[in-house]
Amino acid sequence: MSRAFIVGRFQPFHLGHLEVIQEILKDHESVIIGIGSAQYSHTLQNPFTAGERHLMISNTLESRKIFNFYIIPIEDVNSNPLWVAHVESLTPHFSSVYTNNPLVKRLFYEKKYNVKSMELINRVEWSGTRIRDRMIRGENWERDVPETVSEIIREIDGVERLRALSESDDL
Ligand SMILES: Nc1ncnc2c1ncn2[C@@H]1O[C@H](COP(=O)(O)OP(=O)(O)OP(=O)(O)O)[C@@H](O)[C@H]1O
Ligand SMILES: NC(=O)c1ccc[n+]([C@@H]2O[C@H](COP(=O)(O)O)[C@@H](O)[C@H]2O)c1
Repeated sequence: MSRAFIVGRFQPFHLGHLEVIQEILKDHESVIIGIGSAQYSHTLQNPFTAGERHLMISNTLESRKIFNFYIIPIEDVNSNPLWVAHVESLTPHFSSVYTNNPLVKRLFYEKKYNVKSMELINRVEWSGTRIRDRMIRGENWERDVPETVSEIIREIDGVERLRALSESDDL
């Protein structure tokens, strides 16, 4: 048993992310969840702040009685070869990396990490891009995120934020 690392933007944290984390915890004693692009918020691709995403993940996992996780916000850096060292400087030690992102895979592979891909689950529905689109169009998005996440999005008026952003010319 060991510690695993998963990174994503989690804009928002959805049921696919939750399933993947539950799967990872079958093989590892704990999981480090990196909130990528932590400095971004209030854009169409990254509407939620790192703090809001942190709350979505921690409330959801705790509501499912999962406590063996660490959440670390990770800002982007302007040099890809330096990014893995940047991640390492912020996180506890880990041995396996779970990602489907080709750049993330390559950067960790070159640093000799054990890199694993995740099977995409119900991807037609469980995709951040599609969920954000459905929010903007006024379609049903709540069924694709945990209840704890829809509560937070309602509390922060997240759908209204996205719609307002989608009306701006300069994003
Ligand atoms: N439905 C899913 N099943 C399994 N893994 C998923 C699923 N959705 C996302 N992932 C994986 O979780 C990690 C973090 O994903 P990310 O935060 O980019 O979510 P996303 O749904 O792909 O969002 P976006 O559409 O905004 O890029 C990535 O490696 C991604 O491939
Ligand atoms: N140079 C960098 O800062 C760098 C390199 C690779 C990945 N990342 C980040 O890792 C995250 C990967 O998450 P996704 O799989 O959700 O795209 C993103 O936030 C991305 O910006 C950053």
